[in-house]
Amino acid sequence: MEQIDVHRCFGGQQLRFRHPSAVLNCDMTFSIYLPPQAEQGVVPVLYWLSGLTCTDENFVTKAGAQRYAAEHGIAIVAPDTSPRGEGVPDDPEGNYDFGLGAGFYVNATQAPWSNHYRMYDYVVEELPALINEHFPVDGDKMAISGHSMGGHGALTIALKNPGRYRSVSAFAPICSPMHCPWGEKALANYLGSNRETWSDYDSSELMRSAQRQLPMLIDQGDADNFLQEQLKPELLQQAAKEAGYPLQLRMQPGYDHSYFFIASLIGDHLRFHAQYL
Ligand SMILES: N[C@@H](CCC(=O)N[C@@H](CSC=O)C(=O)NCC(=O)O)C(=O)O
Repeated sequence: MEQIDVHRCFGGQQLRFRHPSAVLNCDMTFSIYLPPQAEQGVVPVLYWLSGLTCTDENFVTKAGAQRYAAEHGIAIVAPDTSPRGEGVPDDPEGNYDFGLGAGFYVNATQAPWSNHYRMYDYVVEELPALINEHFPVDGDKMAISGHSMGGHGALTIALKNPGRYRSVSAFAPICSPMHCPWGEKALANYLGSNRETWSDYDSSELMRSAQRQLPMLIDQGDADNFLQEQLKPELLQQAAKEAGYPLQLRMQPGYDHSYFFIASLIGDHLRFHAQYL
């Protein structure tokens, strides 16, 4: 593992690393914020999953989360959003909603994607093992959050691994990828045309069969251009109602899909997770 960047930030450190990933079959970068408390001992850790077109750096440079992470003594790990590098296939037409920057946090089963696109295993297994080995974090105190495609990733990963995370939150998540154009394109390519296999990565479907419940907070702007066609929080809300799942979904007036929205409310999300970590 190679350190490629470091900055002092709110008394802690904002760091960036490159490492070989056996799961993704390529080199990957990730960012980690260590709060000042990490100099005295281990701290809890929040995993942040970003959306379409992002690398690990969008959240680090735009969300302003470090101030709150330092306040609550929480480390934040931000992975990239897809495998990268020569030999990693991309959308044949170069569209932003599939391929590079659009791994959708699934394990692809279809050629040519399955050689590299295994972001689910990377985020759930390989990256936490690396983080727990090399940084002063408590691997038993983990939470997960994300935005848009990353919100979908955070919700599905938490719902599939409820014992692993103490809490989950999301900003403007894709709530049912089986029922929106971004998700249908990604799942059909990564998983194949059998829609039954897609439900394993659909938070609205997973919620209906959840055996354990986690604290879950979602913020959604009502001026978000993607709200009706791609995000569909009403589908998750309906599933939560049917399953009796304690979902806290807040519609935020006037907010769009951007990192200005995330920066405005990230303090609330860090405070939410700190209660359970
Ligand atoms: N470029 C696209 C829109 C892409 C976009 O909005 N990406 C979002 C995530 S969308 C869902 O996963 C994002 O986080 N962008 C990075 C940023 O720094 O804002 C278009 O033209 O519509």
